[in-house]
Amino acid sequence: MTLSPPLPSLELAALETLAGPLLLVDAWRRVTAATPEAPTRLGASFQPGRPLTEVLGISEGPEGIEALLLQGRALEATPAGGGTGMRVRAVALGEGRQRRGWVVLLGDEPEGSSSEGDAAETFHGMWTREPGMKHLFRLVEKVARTESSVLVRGESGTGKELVANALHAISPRRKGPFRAINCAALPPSLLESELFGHVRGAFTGAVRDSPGHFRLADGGTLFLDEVGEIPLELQGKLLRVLETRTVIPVGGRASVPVDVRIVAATHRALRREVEEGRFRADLMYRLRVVPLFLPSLRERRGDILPLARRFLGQLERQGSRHVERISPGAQRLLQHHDWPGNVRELRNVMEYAFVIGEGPVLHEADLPPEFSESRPPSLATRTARPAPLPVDRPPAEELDPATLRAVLEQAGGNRTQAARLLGISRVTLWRRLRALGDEPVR
Ligand SMILES: Nc1ncnc2c1ncn2[C@@H]1O[C@H](COP(=O)(O)OP(=O)(O)OP(=O)(O)O)[C@@H](O)[C@H]1O
Repeated sequence: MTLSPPLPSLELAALETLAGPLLLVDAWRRVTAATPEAPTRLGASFQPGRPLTEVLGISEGPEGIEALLLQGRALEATPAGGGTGMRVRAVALGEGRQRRGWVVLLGDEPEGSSSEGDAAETFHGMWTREPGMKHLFRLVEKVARTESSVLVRGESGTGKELVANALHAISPRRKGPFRAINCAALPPSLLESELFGHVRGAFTGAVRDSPGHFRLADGGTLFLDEVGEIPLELQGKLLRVLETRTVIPVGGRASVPVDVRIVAATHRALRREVEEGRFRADLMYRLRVVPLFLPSLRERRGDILPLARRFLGQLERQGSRHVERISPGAQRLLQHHDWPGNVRELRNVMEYAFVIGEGPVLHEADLPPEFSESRPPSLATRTARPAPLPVDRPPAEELDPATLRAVLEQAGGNRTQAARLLGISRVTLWRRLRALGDEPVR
């Protein structure tokens, strides 16, 4: 390191103790000094006076250096020196004409990013680094162009509604309405009139005609969330509507034509519901022409910390606090939590920690109480522990063939990836496929 620091090296070292590795940058956006750890983090030493864009490997322009220095946005940098990716943030020294430069803080390496080297992708509000999720995005793009009914399966908070939104937003129907209805949230009688509408006087309180979601979604997309919760008696009516493309409002006689594309979602294995007599097989086939499977957050742990930082970034834009780092202890707790509420739970946890904590570091103690009850497993048990199965997931023998095939298709035929998405071993997947006759016996 051959920088000639404007600050004595003792002071730079003290700064690093307080804030982590950092760079001093002059008003011409050149790096003039660095703390002792910074060159190691950046993967190389460099001469003073190098442009910041070059040292951090960020672009010129509004999404790169201008976002970092002028808008105060945190960025993910991939340093030219070959260091691992890291989050960087800048603090200005002086304002306007008085600007003397910036202090650039080199944040933590987003965990899970360096080993796989996968670039992040944001797709209609969904962020990921995981290949399986990116493959799902490509499927969504393909399917969106068609009229096929799509059934999205995933636990609560995995992004099923975002997928439904994306399917609509990319489709030829995007200029039409998008309506969503949660079929689990309403009692059967109300659900029927919410879906198909009613005529005035159909029941007590029906003081005027109501069109219902099918008609309101005419020309667009109707998202039937938690479709597995529709009671049997209503399932027959829904099937009739899907097949005839007409609705008869409750209390009405005339059928009204509707032009709607259906996207349905469930956290249940519908095939099991069919086997147990709770769901009509004909309706299941009608709804799941294209099944899509959303993995839980614990099945894509590489996304946890980067997503946590993204949520912090969003909170910072609204709030007054700046969080530079998540402490190693808090990172461990986040990384090993089971996340039954998936991405929604992660976002809420980060909001809690952002509000409860103070200062530039997010500590273990800032996390909600349930985190202080859980202990992260030791490294030995952590590596030995299999990923837990989602709560509603059936054992491997019960996974229905269509789900297996859909997940395999989603993983682009990659069995290791498919097994990971299903939370089963590759060998179990292979055995299951062989039992179904999908796998040649070797
Ligand atoms: N990959 C992701 N990146 C960023 N945010 C996400 C991602 N997945 C989900 N979210 C966020 O998590 C929350 C829950 O998403 P969404 O409502 O789509 O989940 P869901 O599976 O439909 O949940 P539920 O079944 O409980 O209705 C939303 O705030 C959404 O923005």
